Amino acid sequence: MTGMSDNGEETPIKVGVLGSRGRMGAEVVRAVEGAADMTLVAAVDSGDDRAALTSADVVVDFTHPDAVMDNLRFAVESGLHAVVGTTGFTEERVGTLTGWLAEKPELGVLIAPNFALGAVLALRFAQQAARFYDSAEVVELHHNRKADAPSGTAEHTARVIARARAEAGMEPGEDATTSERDGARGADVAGVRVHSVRLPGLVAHEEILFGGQGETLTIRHDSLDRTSFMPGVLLGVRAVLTRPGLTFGLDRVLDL
Ligand SMILES: NC(=O)c1ccc[n+]([C@@H]2O[C@H](COP(=O)([O-])OP(=O)(O)OC[C@H]3O[C@@H](n4cnc5c(N)ncnc54)[C@H](O)[C@@H]3O)[C@@H](O)[C@H]2O)c1
Ligand SMILES: O=C(O)C1=N[C@H](C(=O)O)CCC1
Repeated sequence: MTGMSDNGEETPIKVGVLGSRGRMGAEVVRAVEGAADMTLVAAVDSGDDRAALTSADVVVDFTHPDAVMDNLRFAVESGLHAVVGTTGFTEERVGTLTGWLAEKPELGVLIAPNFALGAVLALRFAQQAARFYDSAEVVELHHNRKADAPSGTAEHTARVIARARAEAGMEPGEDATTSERDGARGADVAGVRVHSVRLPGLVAHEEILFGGQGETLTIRHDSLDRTSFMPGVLLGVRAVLTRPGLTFGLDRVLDL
């Protein structure tokens, strides 16, 4: 863990990266190597030995929804803090992780569906807007190599909107559609329709659309480059050291 060395200098945070040869993992490796207060101690991808990570203070996971829980169990059992960008976190998974962390109360895990500042702000603005509009829908647009749909960000956004509406005593918005082709109205996430677009050329984009009497409001965020996620990831690495337990969402770290 970061602290003072014998000569009074700050020691860097030792970081290990899981998924290091992937699109995000490779970017995280570059970002950690460029951070003055961090040192990269391990870069691990499929088929590599995870034991290399045990010298780290913090592991960063950008792998696959099918791999992340096993990686997290390894991190917790090894006494490593974790910052997780991988998607696929159901309530059940969060419950399982919370159980593991109860055995290691000194450890921190930060899971963030989206590490881009603008995406976190868009989520907060959507949360604020939700109770003022009858209806809301989410459109997420991503590169065509993405494994999951809808995106973790869109799923989280829909749930946050649904919760804000429920707290305001509102029902899910209605429409008159009674006949539709399968999928034409998107996925129903907690009563909010979520639509997924996959195209080469895209990175990560989200539109949150609200409709009310005689008006609409559109909140849009665009990640044009994966470097957009890096300030949030580095912030998460620093923050997780002093945040024991599970933190869900970068908004908690930014104290929005
Ligand atoms: N939270 C965010 O801000 C954010 C941003 C971008 C992507 N993501 C998410 O991050 C994840 C990865 O995205 P990507 O575009 O980098 O995918 P990718 O396919 O380019 O990279 C994933 C890498 O993980 C490796 N991997 C798979 N299983 C592994 C295991 N068990 N151990 C070690 N490495 C393993 C793969 O070999 C691959 O190199 C996805 O879930 C994606 O949705 C989140
Ligand atoms: O490129 C991806 O894959 C992304 N995944 C996250 C999600 O599913 O929300 C964040 C944005 C990029």
